[in-house]
Amino acid sequence: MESKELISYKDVDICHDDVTVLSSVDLKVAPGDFIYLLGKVGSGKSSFLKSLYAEIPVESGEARIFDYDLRKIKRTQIPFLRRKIGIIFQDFQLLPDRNVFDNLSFVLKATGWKNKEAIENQVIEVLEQVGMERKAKRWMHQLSGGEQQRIAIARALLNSPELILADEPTGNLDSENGHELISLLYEIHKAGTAVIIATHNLRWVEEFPGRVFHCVTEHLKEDKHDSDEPSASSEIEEINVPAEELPKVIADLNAEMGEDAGDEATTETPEKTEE
Ligand SMILES: Nc1ncnc2c1ncn2[C@@H]1O[C@H](COP(=O)(O)OP(=O)(O)OP(=O)(O)O)[C@@H](O)[C@H]1O
Repeated sequence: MESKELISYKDVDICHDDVTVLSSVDLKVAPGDFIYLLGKVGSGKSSFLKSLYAEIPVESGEARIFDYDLRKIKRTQIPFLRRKIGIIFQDFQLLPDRNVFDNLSFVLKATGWKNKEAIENQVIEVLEQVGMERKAKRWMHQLSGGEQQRIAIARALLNSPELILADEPTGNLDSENGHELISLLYEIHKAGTAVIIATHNLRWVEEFPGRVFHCVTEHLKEDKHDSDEPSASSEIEEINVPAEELPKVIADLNAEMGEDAGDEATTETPEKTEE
């Protein structure tokens, strides 16, 4: 790829058969980016992620990921593309008839690893990365939801991907485990791997800041707020005021803003002018 971007989409339509889910998608993702992909149920988050790993064909615009042109990619190239991407699903998708170690070694063997010692070392390394090295012999049903999701992250890390796609990864977790999971993904991003998280909410964006995209009305729009600042939309998502209390809340907010403005003003307010 000529540019430094991992992903470059220009004017891409994402469709299921004849139905357009997202239109005119423009986006560039750089190495190590940390991205939230927000949107309501059915707004196209999963479809966008699927287009990235060639589960959904791209038939318009320009769509590149790594060295691949998604409009021209051949079926035989798709497994090689997917090896460069770690994918994490909401429902973990671990194999229940194998223990943790075998779940991971199975993936390595399926992606061309042959040396037994190298496989063992790689499995241990990714388990250490997610703090699960002591659970290698456990079966899936002996792990909590949070632990299973950590194994799913370990699995995503096996082939040292440059990009991790996490589709609603906290959907089956309680708040504490969800927080730990986002924290882990944030650490992975800080170590240089780009991470895209599709989710319904922005609960973690203040603590783990990143670029924010919204899937709305068939478009993917970036929130242009400084990623280090909490965005207006994050505040909106967290405010949950019953309709009947809205007038009072708005009046209180106006009063607060009036006070702030008064603090900063010099001669604007009547009181100050009178002084
Ligand atoms: N295989 C498919 N064939 C046809 N339409 C599909 C298919 N998969 C999804 N869709 C439709 O595409 C639209 C976007 O779905 P998508 O799963 O991408 O949304 P989402 O934002 O990920 O939703 P959720 O938050 O529920 O996962 C929906 O209207 C959905 O019904």
